[in-house]
Amino acid sequence: MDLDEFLCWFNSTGVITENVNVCYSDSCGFGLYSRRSFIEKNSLVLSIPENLFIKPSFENKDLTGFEHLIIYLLEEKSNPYVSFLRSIQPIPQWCVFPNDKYPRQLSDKMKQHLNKYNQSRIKIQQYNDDQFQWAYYIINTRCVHFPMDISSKDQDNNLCLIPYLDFVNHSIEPNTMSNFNSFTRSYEIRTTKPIDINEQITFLYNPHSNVDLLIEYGFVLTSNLYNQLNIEYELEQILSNEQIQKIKSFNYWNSLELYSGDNDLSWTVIKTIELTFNQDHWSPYDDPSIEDKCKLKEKLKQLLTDVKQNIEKDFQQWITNHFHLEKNILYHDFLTIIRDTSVIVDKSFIEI
Ligand SMILES: C[S@@+](CC[C@H](N)C(=O)[O-])C[C@H]1O[C@@H](n2cnc3c(N)ncnc32)[C@H](O)[C@@H]1O
Repeated sequence: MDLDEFLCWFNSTGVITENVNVCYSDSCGFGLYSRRSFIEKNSLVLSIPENLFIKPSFENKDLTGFEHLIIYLLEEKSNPYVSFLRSIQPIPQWCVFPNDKYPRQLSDKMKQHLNKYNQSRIKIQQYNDDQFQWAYYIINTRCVHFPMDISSKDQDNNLCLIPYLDFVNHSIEPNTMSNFNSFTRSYEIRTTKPIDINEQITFLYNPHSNVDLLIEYGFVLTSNLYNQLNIEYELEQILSNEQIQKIKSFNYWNSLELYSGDNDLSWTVIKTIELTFNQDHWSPYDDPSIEDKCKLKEKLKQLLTDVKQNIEKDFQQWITNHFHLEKNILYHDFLTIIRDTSVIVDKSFIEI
């Protein structure tokens, strides 16, 4: 089924789509674009009623909602939306080239992502690899968070597919927001700024970094304020196992990232580095002493040098025929974070 047939069916459902057009671009695939000469801020652009949502059935207690949706997509033969989705190729390119020598900043997260993928694959074996992969990524790239009427709070159980709403592309400077309206029982898109004719309608999927966007959706943004640089590996090199356990016991280990922009260093990073030289008087909550701040500054500078060297090495080793643009953007992202953090480190602990 092609786009026109899908739109013909969708328009027959009674949903008002007169504010928008579906158009295709090479950079983003399909997307929604304004059809009105001017749409004011706070206007309702689109409203999709709950009866059109595709929700997990939860028939099989061993499967998550996400996995129920995989099976639904592969079994459903008559739904026009599913027929249209069959024409979409949702698989992020990196899955097609698993042997590329990805830098650690990517490969660690790719492994986590693939672990989750494989957990579902093991549970759903009645389809071939291509079928499963297609359905998995249709859901991964198009589902919407939606609280289901069940006790589980797990994200994978609280989601659904919403036809047509899933044409909206991601932006970190979006012009709309989407929400479920519990009075009208529909998912609504409302403008957060005025929109001109032919302007693309976008919303923020989540505050994803470029690494996450590449892994989950297969694209990166040229500028992304949500970028992060994980420094777990470099910290592992300067901490003993015992110290790592200590940091983990305070739940600090999972938030060891640097960010770009004029942010302060995160407390978890400061405290983790402090532990490398201050084992006797270290406490998770107290400010380091003046003397320790001095050491901290030196340690941070050394850490940044190590992180930079590792990034440079990893990116040199990433010989790829397929991701030149992504490689350049990600490399630039990481160097920007290191440079911004260096400025912060220089400015920090100014009283020293
Ligand atoms: C929910 S769908 C949006 C509709 C989709 N573009 C389509 O062709 O049907 C999400 C997918 O759109 C693409 N996408 C979304 N935002 C994008 C962006 N800002 N730049 C490039 N691709 C984007 C990615 O392929 C992503 O996996």
